[in-house]
Amino acid sequence: MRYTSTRDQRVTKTSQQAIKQGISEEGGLFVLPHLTDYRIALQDLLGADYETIAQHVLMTLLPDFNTASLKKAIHLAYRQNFSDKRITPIRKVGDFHVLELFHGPTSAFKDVGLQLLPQLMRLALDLEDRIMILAATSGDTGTAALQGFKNVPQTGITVFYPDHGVSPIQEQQMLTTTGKNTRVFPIAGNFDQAQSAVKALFTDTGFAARLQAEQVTLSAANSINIGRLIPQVVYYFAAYLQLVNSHAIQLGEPVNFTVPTGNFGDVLAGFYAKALGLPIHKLIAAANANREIADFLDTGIYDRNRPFLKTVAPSMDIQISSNLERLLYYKSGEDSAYVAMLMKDLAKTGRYQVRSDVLAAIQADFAGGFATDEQVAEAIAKVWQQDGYLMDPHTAVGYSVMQQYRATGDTTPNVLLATASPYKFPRAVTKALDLPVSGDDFSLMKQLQQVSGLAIPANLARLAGMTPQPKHVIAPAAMGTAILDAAKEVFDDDSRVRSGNNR
Ligand SMILES: N[C@@H](CCOP(=O)(O)O)C(=O)O
Repeated sequence: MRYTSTRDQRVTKTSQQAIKQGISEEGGLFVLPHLTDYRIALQDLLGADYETIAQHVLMTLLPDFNTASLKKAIHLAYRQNFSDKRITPIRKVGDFHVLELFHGPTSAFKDVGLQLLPQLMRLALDLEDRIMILAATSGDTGTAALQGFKNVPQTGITVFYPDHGVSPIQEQQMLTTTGKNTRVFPIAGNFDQAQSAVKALFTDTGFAARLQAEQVTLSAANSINIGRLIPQVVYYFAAYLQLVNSHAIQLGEPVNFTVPTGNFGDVLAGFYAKALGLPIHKLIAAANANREIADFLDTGIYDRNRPFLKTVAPSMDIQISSNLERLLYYKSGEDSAYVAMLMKDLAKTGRYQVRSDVLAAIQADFAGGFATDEQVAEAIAKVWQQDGYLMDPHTAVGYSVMQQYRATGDTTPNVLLATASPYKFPRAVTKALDLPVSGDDFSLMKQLQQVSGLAIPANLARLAGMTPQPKHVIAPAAMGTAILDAAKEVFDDDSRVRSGNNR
């Protein structure tokens, strides 16, 4: 049971090697072939807590990890860093269910993966390893990655985000993260430029040699790293089991999951859950006005030759959805040569079109749609007025698309993934509720609290009094140099990193 690359089936890696390396040598993503050969027995997990469910999923998908070490890693990740003991609680809202993924230390779903990835990374590292973890972020991954990897021995973490492309709260989160091994750079560009530059550096042998001179190698904190993605598979099982345990559904009854989508990682984790036997009828991928994914799911044509739009859901302002590549691998019958050809087309022309059999196989599992900023605002206001539930703009994209999909007549029970706390985007939420929009984001947070009665998460409330580190905006072309400098600084005195105490 070995991982291979989406672009070269000759590649074989253990899951530990795949996690440590982040991305395959030739630029492909690591995938586990024959996914449907592995099954999770749901009836064995009825009444199980989150950590137990996580153990079953991780032991299945990461088989070369020692079972006791995995159990400990899961415990360290989830024992005390989430404000709800269910980690990802499910709530009934109106006639659907919301899976709340924002109870971690940075109030976004990325925490679920990024509290566990550092633990897995530590297990995968050899004593002499020094790893610089890279993250490109449109807001949420960066903060969660900084929080997860700060002061983790043998690692540094460097984050790149689009200047003026994240919410002020997200920026404040990143620029106030402490940790001797953390570095944050705004770039004069968008998320796709940051992610493309990061991916290019992974396959740049000259750059690797320069890092090697510092005895440092690279890995990734984005969902391109399979070790970030697999922890997210767990919450699909946890959600389903909560529904069964509360008698909202019968064991075996199918459900739909609607997932706000940017880099396609979160919804792909749902596909993994389905492959492992979770009764999912449809995965509904919800895009904002950057609707490449929605159009692709409709037509089989992926085309990023269109303007990049800044929306009220900035974490999903993404035109190149990296994890789609993994889906293409599975849905093409694990044809890595075919995937490599499509990715070449994408790099060269910004476009590709899949075969009709591949599109049909994708459409059997996925539906798609998109929501404009106006639809997002309407959704926030409607669900607040109707159901008393306050959604962040990304979750509201999901709600809007879920409703469009339900209008087609599918009556399968629906779970909407709530990806972030509304307090990370107080301005957009305030405007949507038609409340006065004056003052900074922290005063808007307080106003929202007074109106909604919803507690502000402690990690966000305390940001108000914190002084951010100065911003040094760099060009995307300067990212390599920034990483090299960061590696030199972070690892110049190994004792600083090795003696770090993350927990
Ligand atoms: N939406 C992300 C961007 C990257 O996605 P990831 O799941 O691959 O980390 C963000 O908010 O940073």
